[in-house]
Amino acid sequence: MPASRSVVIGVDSSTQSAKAAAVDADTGELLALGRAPHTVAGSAGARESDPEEWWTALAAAVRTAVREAGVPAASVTGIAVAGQQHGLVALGPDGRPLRPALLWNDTRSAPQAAALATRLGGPASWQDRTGSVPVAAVTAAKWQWLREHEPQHADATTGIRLPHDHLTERLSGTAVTDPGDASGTCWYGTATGAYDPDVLDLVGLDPALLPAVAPSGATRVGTLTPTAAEALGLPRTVAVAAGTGDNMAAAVGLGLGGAGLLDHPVVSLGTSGTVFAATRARPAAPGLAGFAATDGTYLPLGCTLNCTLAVDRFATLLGLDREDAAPGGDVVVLPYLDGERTPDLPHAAGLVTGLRHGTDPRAVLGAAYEGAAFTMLRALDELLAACGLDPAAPGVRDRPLRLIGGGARGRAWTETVRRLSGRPLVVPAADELVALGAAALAASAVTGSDPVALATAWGTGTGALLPPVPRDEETWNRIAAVLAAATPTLLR
Ligand SMILES: Nc1ncnc2c1ncn2[C@@H]1O[C@H](COP(=O)(O)OP(=O)(O)O)[C@@H](O)[C@H]1O
Ligand SMILES: O=C(CO)[C@@H](O)[C@H](O)COP(=O)(O)O
Repeated sequence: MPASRSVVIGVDSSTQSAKAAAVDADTGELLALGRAPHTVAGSAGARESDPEEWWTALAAAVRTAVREAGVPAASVTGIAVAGQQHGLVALGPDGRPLRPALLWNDTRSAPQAAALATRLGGPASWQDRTGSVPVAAVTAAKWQWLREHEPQHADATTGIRLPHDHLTERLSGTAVTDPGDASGTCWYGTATGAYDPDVLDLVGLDPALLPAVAPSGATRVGTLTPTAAEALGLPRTVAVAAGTGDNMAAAVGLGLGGAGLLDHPVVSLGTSGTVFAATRARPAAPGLAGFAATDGTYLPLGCTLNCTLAVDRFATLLGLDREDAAPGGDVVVLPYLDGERTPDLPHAAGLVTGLRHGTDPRAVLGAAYEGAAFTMLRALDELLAACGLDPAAPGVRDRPLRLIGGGARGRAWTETVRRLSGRPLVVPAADELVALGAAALAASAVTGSDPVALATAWGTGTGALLPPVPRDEETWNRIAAVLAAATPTLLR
């Protein structure tokens, strides 16, 4: 190995774990991946994590990646964190979290979101200001929940961070966020590129509690603090980038945005199911999030609460392996075990219909995949329409759907998405697009080059093309009918 090799670390601190990719900054070669889990606690809509566990997992994952890459620590030049979006980290006067973080999938903040959405001129005005109408996921709703339910913590709060901001601050000592992750708060204006003073006023938030918003693009915010350098086993000279939200980083890893692949759809199958595309225009898409991307383009996104974990839960309940699925046939499953965000049904529970004595359990599992995939793909059609694209037009329908996230490794997931979308699929050969996108942000912070161009040159988003199969209209229509019938009574 050349002595001058420059290695960058991209961290994906997502809902269930931290993953750290050690990447050759020149070639994009993935040298090693470290992983360490952290826990999520809560029931009945509550979802919380201790940020200290995120930090411990991050440090363990980075140490593993560097060790397994077999490179000297001195060859590491940069690091960036991409984090699960929206979570509220409330800091006290000592700079430490006052309580566990309220996570994106904590639905207790649904009433606060609904109340916020009626203020400041209503949903259309929110969309115009922030890109999104408040739902339980957004940070503003979580802050309102804290103010109402734990005023002692809200009153004692001296700083508010998103998960990736918190970790970036622990690495560099700098309180900073980026436009992409900030756009998930609902107190950041995606059109103005600044915090919205009217929203901050509405939620009683002093802007001094918030981190500075770094400019779009890969920004170097500093170098590792002595404490962070020791925890990670890296030199203090390592550049720390501003980082971003996990979905924005995945877009970078796929080479979306800027000059590359605009309006190309992505489906991510992880703890959350997300659908998104990098777009040049700022689309108005009711029911979807109008996020900013890392580079000045936009990242409209639909997010479901029930994806891989919900389907895996059905497999466990049925005593099956996750790959033992058969087409659902007459069985329809709406797998809304955690409530649902898209559509906005935070109090929903799971629903199974069409059972007979002779129903094959594998069909019930297959129907769970179908229900989860339908929910995402319907959001994708809405998203494309909001971008002025007809989802069924040949030029749009033929654009390959990029399938990423842990579920993309599973055949049952791949085949279900293929059958219900009728689209060609690209499943990138690389597994960890979020960590790889973060690595591109880290490399850019070191060299000043454009991260999307860098990831494109690295080829991290490339993979085999699976040709389309005819769309399964019958299953699609059956699920749509059950969802429409159940929504007014069973799911609200
Ligand atoms: N081979 C596989 N086939 C299908 N699903 C898988 C496979 N490997 C992992 N998964 C699913 O992927 C999920 C993790 O995906 P990931 O994108 O890493 O999630 P997150 O980033 O939200 O933590 C797990 O919950 C698991 O259900
Ligand atoms: O809330 C959203 C997007 O708006 C989620 O996508 C979170 O960002 C969590 O991501 P994963 O842990 O599923 O990767």
